[in-house]
Amino acid sequence: MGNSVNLKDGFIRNMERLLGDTFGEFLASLEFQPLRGLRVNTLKRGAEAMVDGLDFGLERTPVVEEGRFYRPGHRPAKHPFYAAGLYYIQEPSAMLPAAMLPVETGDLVLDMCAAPGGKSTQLASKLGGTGLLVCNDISPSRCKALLKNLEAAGVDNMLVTSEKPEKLAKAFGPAFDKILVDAPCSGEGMLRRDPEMAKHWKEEIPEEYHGEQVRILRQAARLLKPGGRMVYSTCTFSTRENEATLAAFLGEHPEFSLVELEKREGLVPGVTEGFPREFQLDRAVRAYPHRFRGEGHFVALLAKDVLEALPESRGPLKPKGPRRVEPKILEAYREFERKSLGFFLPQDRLHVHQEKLYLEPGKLERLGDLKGIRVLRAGLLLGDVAYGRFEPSQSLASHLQPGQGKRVLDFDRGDPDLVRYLKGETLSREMEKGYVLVAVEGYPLGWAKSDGRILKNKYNKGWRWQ
Ligand SMILES: C[S@@+](CC[C@H](N)C(=O)[O-])C[C@H]1O[C@@H](n2cnc3c(N)ncnc32)[C@H](O)[C@@H]1O
Repeated sequence: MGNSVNLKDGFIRNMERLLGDTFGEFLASLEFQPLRGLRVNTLKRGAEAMVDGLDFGLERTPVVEEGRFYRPGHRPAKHPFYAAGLYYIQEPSAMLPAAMLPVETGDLVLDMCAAPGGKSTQLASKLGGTGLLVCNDISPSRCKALLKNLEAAGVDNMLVTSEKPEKLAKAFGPAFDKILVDAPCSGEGMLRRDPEMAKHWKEEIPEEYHGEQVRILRQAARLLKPGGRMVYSTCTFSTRENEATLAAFLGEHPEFSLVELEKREGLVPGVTEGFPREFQLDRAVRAYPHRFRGEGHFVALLAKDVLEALPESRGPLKPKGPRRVEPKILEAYREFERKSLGFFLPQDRLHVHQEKLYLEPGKLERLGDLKGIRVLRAGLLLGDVAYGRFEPSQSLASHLQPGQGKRVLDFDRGDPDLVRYLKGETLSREMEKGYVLVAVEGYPLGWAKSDGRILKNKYNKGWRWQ
């Protein structure tokens, strides 16, 4: 189906220079519909089989194991499995950066420009509940969507911040094993998804982003451990925002070098012409819509030498002792655990902040002092604890695996009452009094509160279906 995009002359000239003989194929590819994708959330036990059973015309994506194409005409965001966090909707080339960062179990990982969280949720899947994932974005408003997506995916080992990279570097020092810098960019790779973009394209925009990208990378370099790995990615084609940004960074940081990325499934090497050969920019990959089955991305993997000058000192890390939770609050929470959950959380990781009870993520102490950092979430929000009562949170429900709730109202995907629940309506059911976990085919969605006959809807107001 046609998808006409009116391109500006400057953009056409740049792309002709970049693509040479294949420019015609690139132009022709813009006439096709954008490719649609979703990524299975492997944090949810058994999600892959559930998702593969859906009738969205699913097909595996190249490079990323848990990625799937879905056919046009389907609306995966309107399926209850999406509400249960079984998958995230993500265009296939956007799955490349996190897939190419070699995250290992137990790593401390920073996603520097994280909102709205597509790549953060993918990194969380790779960590599988181990280590610590710090998700940062400079924009507090975009962080709302980031937090929602992390919560819906059931992530617990996270710290969500909204800070300038300089501040993170000053506070944390070289603490991270892996960093993703999915930089702000001119977004030329999103032309098919957002043809309006073509209208707003301007020659000078890549130059503005270039400066910001180099500034972000400089701070990311200070945050990476010697021997660590960092991905730099954009969703744009401009060499100014990709290879030139890396060249400027590498010129200032001899302790960094590019790691070869496999040119699979139509990915092509980064551009070397016009840049110093020793930077080996062809080790990076470019995804073009006429070569790779996705929209457009650039990805480079950087390694930081082990033998670099001593990192700047920020004093010894002080181990934090367990923080005491008031006995009344702890008792209210333990009572809830006994009645509604099938497990108990360790007391030394529970803490209260502003009348909310949290499960603190492991390894948080490795970051040192969070004073002065704008923290939006540290760990898993378990619930509200005002007036000595405990009221479970949406994020706790989303974090639970099938079988972890004690009092469960489990719907089949086609049950009309399931849609009523997701719309926030009250349901009639004779059930034991107290909190009930509402689920779809075993996968938790949210809470309801039973008075014996009526279930008051506790599904997050901001997540309800219209
Ligand atoms: C390409 S988007 C990130 C998309 C995200 N990684 C994902 O996969 O959903 C770039 C993000 O960078 C953020 N940003 C811009 N300048 C920044 C800076 N100096 N430090 C941190 N984040 C920044 C923007 O608010 C924006 O959300």
